[in-house]
Amino acid sequence: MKKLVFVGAGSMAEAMISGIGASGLLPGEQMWVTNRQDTDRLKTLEQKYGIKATYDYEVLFRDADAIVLAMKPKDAAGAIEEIKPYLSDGMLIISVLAGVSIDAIETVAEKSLAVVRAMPNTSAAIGKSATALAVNSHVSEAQKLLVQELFNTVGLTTIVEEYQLDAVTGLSGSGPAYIYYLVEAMEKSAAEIGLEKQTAKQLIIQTLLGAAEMLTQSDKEPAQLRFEVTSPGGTTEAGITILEQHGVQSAFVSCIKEATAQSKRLGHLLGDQLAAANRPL
Ligand SMILES: NC(=O)C1=CN([C@@H]2O[C@H](COP(=O)(O)OP(=O)(O)OC[C@H]3O[C@@H](n4cnc5c(N)ncnc54)[C@H](O)[C@@H]3O)[C@@H](O)[C@H]2O)C=CC1
Ligand SMILES: O=C(O)[C@@H]1CCC=N1
Repeated sequence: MKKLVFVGAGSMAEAMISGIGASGLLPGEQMWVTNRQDTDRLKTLEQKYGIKATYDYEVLFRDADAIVLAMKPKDAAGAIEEIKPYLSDGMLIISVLAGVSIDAIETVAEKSLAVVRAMPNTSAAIGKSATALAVNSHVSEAQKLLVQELFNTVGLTTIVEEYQLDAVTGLSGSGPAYIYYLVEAMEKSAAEIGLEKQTAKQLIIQTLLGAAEMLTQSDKEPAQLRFEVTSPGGTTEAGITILEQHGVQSAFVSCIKEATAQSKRLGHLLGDQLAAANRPL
C-alpha cells in the first residue's frame, strides 16, 4: 500500500494513524487525512505523525489505495455524497462506522465498492486494538489480506460475518470505555479509603495488567480465577457481595446489549436518511 486516506480526523482516525505509523508498515507521509473544517486539528496531526492533510479532494484521493471512512455515523451520508465523485467501482473502502452497513455505503456512493467494515477500538493507538472485519463480495483475496495486514499492525484482527459487527461494537468497540469506567470507580474509592492518587493509579493499572495476563496465559475460566482470589470470609467475598447486591454483573450484561442495540439503531439512521431522500436501501 502506498497511500491510505482517512476521511474524518477524530479519535479513531488518530488511534489508527498512531498505531500504523508506529508499526512502520506505512510511513507518515503515505497517510493522508481530511476532516469537516477543523484546520487546527489537521495541523496538529500533521506535526505529530508526519502525515499529510488537505481539503483538496483531487489531491487527497489521487492514487489512493484505500479510503478509511472515519466520521460519525450521522455524518456518513453527507460525507460519502461529498466524496462520491472521487470513488470508482472496485475501490477499496475501509469503514469503521458503527452500525452502518456495507449496502448503505454502496447505495449512497452509487458504486460497486470493495468494502471492508472494520470495528477496531482506540487501543489501536498503542498496537492493542481488538478488531473485527467483515467484507463484501467485491473485496478480492489480495485486498482482504492487505486490510488484515493493516489492522494486524494495530492489534489483534479477526474476521466475522457482517451481522455480527453490532455485537462486536457493543463488546470490544466500546469495550475500552467500560474498563476506564471501572478504573474511574477504583480511583474514586482509593481517594475515599486514604490512598494517594499516584500510588493508587500504579496499583490499579498493574492489577489490570496482571489480570489480563492471567486471562491470557492461564487456561482457567474467569470465574475460576475469581474463585481463587476469594477466600471464604475474606475481603474479596465481602466486596463482591456488594457488587452482587447492586446487580453489577447483570448491569454489565445490559450495558453491552444496549450498546449493541444502539449500533443497530445507528445503522438504521442512515437507512432512514436514504429513505427520506427517496433512495431506500
Ligand atoms: N472512538 C472510538 O472508540 C471508535 C469509533 N469508531 C467509529 O469511528 C468513527 C469516528 O469516531 P470518532 O473518531 O470517535 O469521532 P470524532 O467525532 O472524534 O471524529 C469524527 C471526524 O469526522 C469528521 N467529519 C465529519 N463529517 C465529515 C465530512 N463530511 N467529511 C470529512 N470529515 C468529516 C469530523 O470533522 C471529525 O474529524 C465513528 O463512525 C465511530 O462509530 C469505531 C470504533 C471505535
Ligand atoms: O461510541 C461509539 O459510537 C463508538 C463506536 C464504538 C466505540 N465508539
